[in-house]
Amino acid sequence: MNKIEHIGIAVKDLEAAGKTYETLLNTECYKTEKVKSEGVETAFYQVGESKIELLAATNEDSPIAKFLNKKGEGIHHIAFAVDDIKAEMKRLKEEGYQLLNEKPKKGADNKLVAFLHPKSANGVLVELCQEITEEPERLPEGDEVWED
Ligand SMILES: CC[C@H](C(=O)O)C(=O)SCCNC(=O)CCNC(=O)[C@H](O)C(C)(C)COP(=O)(O)OP(=O)(O)OC[C@H]1O[C@@H](n2cnc3c(N)ncnc32)[C@H](O)[C@@H]1OP(=O)(O)O
Ligand SMILES: [Co+2]
Repeated sequence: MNKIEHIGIAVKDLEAAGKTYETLLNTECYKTEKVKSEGVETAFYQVGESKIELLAATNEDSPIAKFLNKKGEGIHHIAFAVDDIKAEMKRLKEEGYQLLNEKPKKGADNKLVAFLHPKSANGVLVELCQEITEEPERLPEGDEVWED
């Protein structure tokens, strides 16, 4: 794990929360992005080597919608930057951590991502992120999986 890549915060209203965080962090949102497969719209704020990722639900089936209904707004997950997400997934699976997806999937902000169940990390939803560096002919969208 190289660094905390981002902290994900579940919010009801992305625009309103965006104003709160732009003032709080004294920095502008550098990217908003919808991730259809997750039913989320995200807004990113650079804070030193890490980021804040605000997440609003775009449909009722979204994990964010379920989280908001159950727990309200707040910290949703911690994402760690890794060099080789497949190797990390294999290592963690062998160590007994519960992976929520068998293979990496396309996330926001040009990343391949995977998630660990909160039960595997003392109640914290953990996301692994690997920067997508080369542009293959076609990036898998949504639930499609990433094949080397
Ligand atoms: C990928 C785009 C973007 C990016 O950075 O690139 C994102 O980060 S998208 C983020 C949204 N997507 C996800 O969160 C995908 C992974 N999440 C899931 O698969 C589910 O949300 C899951 C499995 C964590 C929970 O879903 P479930 O249907 O099981 O919901 P429950 O409410 O029944 O939860 C079961 C159990 O887990 C606790 N829980 C749920 N969410 C969280 C959380 N974010 N942090 C900590 N704990 C969480 C919940 O309270 C239940 O615990 P219990 O003790 O049984 O009450
Ligand atoms: Co995230």
